[in-house]
Amino acid sequence: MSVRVIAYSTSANLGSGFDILSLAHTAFKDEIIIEENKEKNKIEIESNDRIPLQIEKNSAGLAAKMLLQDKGIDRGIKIKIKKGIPFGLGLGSSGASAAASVLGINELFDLKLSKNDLVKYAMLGEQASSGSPHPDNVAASIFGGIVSVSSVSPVRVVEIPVNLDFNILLIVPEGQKEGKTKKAREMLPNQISLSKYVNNSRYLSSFLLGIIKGDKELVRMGLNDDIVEVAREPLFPYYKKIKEIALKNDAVGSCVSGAGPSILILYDNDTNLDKIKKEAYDVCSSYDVKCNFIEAKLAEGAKHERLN
Ligand SMILES: Nc1ncnc2c1ncn2[C@@H]1O[C@H](COP(=O)(O)OP(=O)(O)O)[C@@H](O)[C@H]1O
Ligand SMILES: N[C@@H](CCOP(=O)(O)O)C(=O)O
Repeated sequence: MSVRVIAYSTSANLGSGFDILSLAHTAFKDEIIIEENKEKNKIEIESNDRIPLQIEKNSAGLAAKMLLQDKGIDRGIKIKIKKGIPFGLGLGSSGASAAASVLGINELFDLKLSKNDLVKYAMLGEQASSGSPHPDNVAASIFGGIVSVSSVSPVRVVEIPVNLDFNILLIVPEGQKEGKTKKAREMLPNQISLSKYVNNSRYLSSFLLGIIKGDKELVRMGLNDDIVEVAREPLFPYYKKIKEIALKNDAVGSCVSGAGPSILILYDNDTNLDKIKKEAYDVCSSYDVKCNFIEAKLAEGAKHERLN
């Protein structure tokens, strides 16, 4: 018996929604097959890519281990990971694998877990890749669309109703860095001023209200962030210039995708997309960075099928 799961790439944070907001997009996807293993208590991992295959260092493996242990399941499994989401680029690659892993186990052993339960275990898998069990990427991979993680204890993910038409452009630099998100999280300040907190809270509420009310101006303003993106700027020195180019060419808005280095641009029929691509390519080149452009749409949540 085995189960195949497809889980999409994600862009987390969405401006000032650090560890809270995330959206799933059709840019890339991971495919994971979970099959029962004859050997009890054994988790085996196979992959087509150069990700760690040790359980504790693989987001899918660690999430699986935590779920099986918690449910008292001693049956062995094999996790076959066909990576489609390039990792270390701010596209939720580790999160998608963790999400697909727990969904596959849920279906294989008929555990009847809720989507919030799946997020609870998948986020534990993120400890393997970033050192922190952040819930945002896995929440969007599991639920799809745009999500807000309103609570982690217990886990409560809210799907945000989207009443604004937009498409997605991802500017993805070449050159993956091992443990990128872990390093990016270590760059964050331990304390912030009250004024910075208030400003970022204004951005977060503007983004949510803009998406729900279909107000482009609110979304554009809501995709700002004066704390996390600023602290991490050395990881993506080209970002500010590219954001200016996007807004100058009537993009809906732009922000860093997750912990970067990819950049997310939301655009619509008013946007001069070709001009953004050309000028952004030149900016990346001026920083000796080769950038690729991926056009995508909002994606659905992870989907499974029983194979036999
Ligand atoms: N199943 C997995 N898929 C992708 N990366 C993984 C996985 N398991 C562990 N990793 C490790 O996690 C890191 C990538 O995760 P991260 O730094 O969060 O970047 P992103 O999630 O943006 O791809 C890499 O060092 C990679 O080796
Ligand atoms: N909230 C996290 C999101 C990391 O996203 P990734 O796609 O870069 O792994 C963070 O900003 O640390």
